[in-house]
Parts: sequence; C-alpha cells; structure tokens
Amino acid sequence: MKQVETLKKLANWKKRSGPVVFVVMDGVAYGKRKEGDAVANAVMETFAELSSTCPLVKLKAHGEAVGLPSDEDMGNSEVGHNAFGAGRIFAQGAKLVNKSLQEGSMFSGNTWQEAIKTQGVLHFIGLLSDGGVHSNIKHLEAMVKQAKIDGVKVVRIHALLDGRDVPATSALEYFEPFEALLAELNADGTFDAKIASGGGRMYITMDRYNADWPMVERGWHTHVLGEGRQFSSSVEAIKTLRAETSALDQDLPPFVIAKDGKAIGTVQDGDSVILFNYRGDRALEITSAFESGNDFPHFDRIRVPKVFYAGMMEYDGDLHVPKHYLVTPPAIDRTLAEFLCALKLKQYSISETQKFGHITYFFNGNKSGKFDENLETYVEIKGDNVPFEQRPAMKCAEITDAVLEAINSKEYDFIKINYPNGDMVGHTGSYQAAVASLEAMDLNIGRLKKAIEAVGGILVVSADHGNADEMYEFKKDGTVAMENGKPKAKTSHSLNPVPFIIFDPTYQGEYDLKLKEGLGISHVAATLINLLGYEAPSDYDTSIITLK
Ligand SMILES: O=C(O)[C@H](O)COP(=O)(O)O
Ligand SMILES: [Mn+2]
Ligand SMILES: [Mn+2]
Repeated sequence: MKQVETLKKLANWKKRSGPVVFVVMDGVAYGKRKEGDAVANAVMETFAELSSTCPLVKLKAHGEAVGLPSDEDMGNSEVGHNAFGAGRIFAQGAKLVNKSLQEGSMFSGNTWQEAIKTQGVLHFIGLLSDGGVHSNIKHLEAMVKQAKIDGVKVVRIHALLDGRDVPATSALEYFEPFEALLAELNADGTFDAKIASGGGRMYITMDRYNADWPMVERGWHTHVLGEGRQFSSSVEAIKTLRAETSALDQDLPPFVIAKDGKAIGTVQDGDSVILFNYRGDRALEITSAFESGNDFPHFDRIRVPKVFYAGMMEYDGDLHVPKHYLVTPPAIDRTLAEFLCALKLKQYSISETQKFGHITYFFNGNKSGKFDENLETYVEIKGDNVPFEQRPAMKCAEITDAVLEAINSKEYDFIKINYPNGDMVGHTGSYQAAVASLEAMDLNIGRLKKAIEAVGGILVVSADHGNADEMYEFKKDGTVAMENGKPKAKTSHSLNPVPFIIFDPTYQGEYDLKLKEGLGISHVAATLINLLGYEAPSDYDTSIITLK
C-alpha cells in the first residue's frame, strides 16, 4: 500500500499545549419538533453553554452527504464514521449493491455462479426490511428471482425482523408481501422457496463487537440446526409471538418453520449460504461461525455444515472476511488516522463495546487493524448486556474517566471518543431513558471541557446522525401518533442535521469564528487536521473553518 504524504504545518498556527479531543455524540441531532425530542428537552447545561459561546454550525449527516443512494436515506454509524474518518464521501454499500444489481455484475460474478451450483439448498440469511442500513429487502427479492431463472430448485430464507431501522412494529409490512412473492414464484411447481426461520435482530444472529455471542448461538440453533419453537408460517409466528410477548420487532423471540414436526430449512453439507446484509459490524460474528474451522471458541456449534458461504460484501477489508462476497466494498483509503500516523502524532480512540468498532473500524475505513501499533491506542469500555433503557448512562462516566487520564498524561495529540448514549438508548424507544442518557453524557462532556481548559487543548463536539432527537412517531398531519394512549415510540435514526462545535479556550485568532455553512460531516476531518496545526490533504472535503 502506498504511504500517504506528510502534511505541511500551517504557517500561522500556534501549537496548543493540550490535545485535540473529538467527541462523537452518537445519534444526537437537531429535531424539527419539540415533542419527543429528547435532545431539545433534556437538561444539558454544557451543550447549551458550548452552543451559546463557541463557533457552531449544523452539518448534514444523511443521504448523499454520506454516500447513500438518496436524501431520503437516514444516516447511520457506518457511513457517518466512514465520512468522519475519510474526509471524503465514498459511494456506500447500499449504493454499490444497487449498482451491481442494475448492471447485472452481481449475477455474472464468480461468487453468485458458485453459490447457484449447489445441488442442495440455497439459503439466504439477513435483515428483512427496507431500512437500508444493513440490508435491503429489494436486493433479496432480486436474488431469489434470479435463483429461479438460474435453475436453483430449493431456496430457504432465514429472515430477521428489523424494527430498528424502520418503524418499531412494521415486520408484517415486509413479511406478508414477501411470502406472497414466494408463493407466486413457487406457483408453477418448478421452484420451492420458503421462509424457514427468523426472529428479532437484537435477539438472534446480529450481535456486534463480541458484545453478546449467545445471540449468535441462538441464531445458529434457529437457522442452521432448525431448533426452536415451530410454526407453520412466518406470519403466524410473528402474530403469535407478538401477542404472547408484546415485544417490539427487534426483540421478538426466534421461530422455526416446520412441516409435520420437521424444520423445513436446516443447513446441510453441500448447501450454499448467502448473508444478504451488506454492512459488516453485525455480519462478522455469524460469518465467523460459518467460516471458522474447529478453532471456534465462542459456542458449541454442534454441527458445522460444509457449505459454500458468501457475504453480500467483504465485511473486513483487512482480514478479508468473508472469503467470498458478491459486491466489492468502497475502497476507503487515506483516512485521518493514516495521515496522523505519518505525522507521528499519537492517537487515542475510545468507546463502550457497542460503539467500539465505530470509533476504530468504521472510522478507519472498515479496517480492523491499526496503521501503527506504537502511535494508536484503542480502549474499549465493556458494556452491560442488558436492555439499554435499564442502564441509560452507557458507561459515559467510565469513558470520561479514561479520557481524563489520557488528557492528563500529555501523551496524546488527538483523542476521539464515541458516546453511544443518544443512539443506543434512542433505539430502545424509551423517551425517559433517552433524556436520562443524554443528561448523563452532558455531565461528562462538562468534565472534558474543564480538563481541556486546564491543559489548553481543543474540544470538538459533533455527531454522526440523529436518533434521540426524534423519539416519537408523527402522523402525516404533524401530530404525535398514539398507541394504547401513549405516544408511539420511534426507534430508528432521524434525517436531522447534527451539531459541530469548536471549544478552543486558548484561541489565537488563526481562523474565523464564523464557521462555513451548508456542509456535511465529511468536512470534519480536514477541520480536525487544521486544528492540529496542519494543512489538510488536497483531495479532502474542505475544512469547516476559514484560516486567516
Ligand atoms: O445496527 C444498529 O444498531 C442499527 O441498525 C443502526 O445503528 P448504528 O448505525 O447507529 O449502529
Ligand atoms: Mn451512530
Ligand atoms: Mn444507531
């Protein structure tokens, strides 16, 4: 790999005595309506003070500004952190898969051709919605149709309920038409495609960052071994399990579709398996359960079928996982971390388990490795495996304790932090917990601010996309949607703009205090490089500050 160039020092920059600390308030944006806006309604004294006294601008964090197909697409952590870390916009997974399907290259490629050779069953595993963050049901539909055209006889789909990137209880809007499509494709008797198993995405299969391997184990038992509560159809399963548990879709218990007491879609030797999710974080663990040999410490798989396994994308560009994939991911290069390493600047990255990979792997362009072991420190504060509304602080105090130590050690030039609060608690749909979570985070940003003041560093506060700023669903007429006498919870991200604030207590007048308007979060990296005293790479999206 070609080494990046060494950036030039800014001629008129007075080096600060402390580090530049970049805070990503995950899932915190400016809402459009006060009702259900936990960000606007929480008591956040530090955020209010920074907002009224520091340079501040709103940045775009969704749609085309982060490489998604259209401005209808909400932002998410992968594309947001990619944009922060790469300083440029890359066409993202969602867009690349669309293109590969439109141009037909997915189906002419080796991976698809190999997958359809199976004499057994072609399985698809993935998230059945049009949330567009991890997957898109349209991609699955196109692949199932193509499988029929290509002469595959038996297809089994292992479908996860979303309710996290789409409305909280919307699963039947996807499962019912999808079952109808399968029935249509099966009607001429030459093709047999069925949903074989499923469950809520936060209950089985889609764990991330080694937070909760038993989730993946439950998924393995459901999809591969065909063990679990049996139903005759996915729609019957969803209706029954909802009535019994009142769970939101993301938390629905697993189900297995069976006929005469026998699961219809266990995974067997000689089958092909395609994971149709394109985003990596929640795809890596189930992938490793399929691809690992005997050396698999996470749970007893009981039976490991010999299959041809492929992912929609390459999920880890460093470790080349999985071995086979349908679409080549964006080639994100020349990231901020790489430039800072070339300058020999010491960097510290920290978050709680759920967002640890966001501030490292996503920030570094979906690479799990470091550029330089000696210059980069990664710290993970272990999260609790509980519903997050029960521990809304999301370890923000522990994260801050560690950062204060790092600041006071005077070892680091650049520190980046992800506070998971607004996002992880935002996804639970609990408004009260989201407010509590944001207030805890704000207290801790207050602690950071004091430390920065004491050492003469710079604090930059921003966010990767919205979430906690919209905790209620709204009706078309603009009023709050109600359910059982209460506001209906919204669990997904928002499309709202995010804050960008610079707190620079030893400002030396090197830049205008008025920030540039109308930009997106891909402009943050160049700004951070300037605030460290260097010229940004010429191919980066321009800095948000105007240097004097
Ligand atoms: O994976 C998730 O939790 C959601 O689909 C998206 O949330 P994130 O992009 O903030 O991780
Ligand atoms: Mn996020
Ligand atoms: Mn999120």
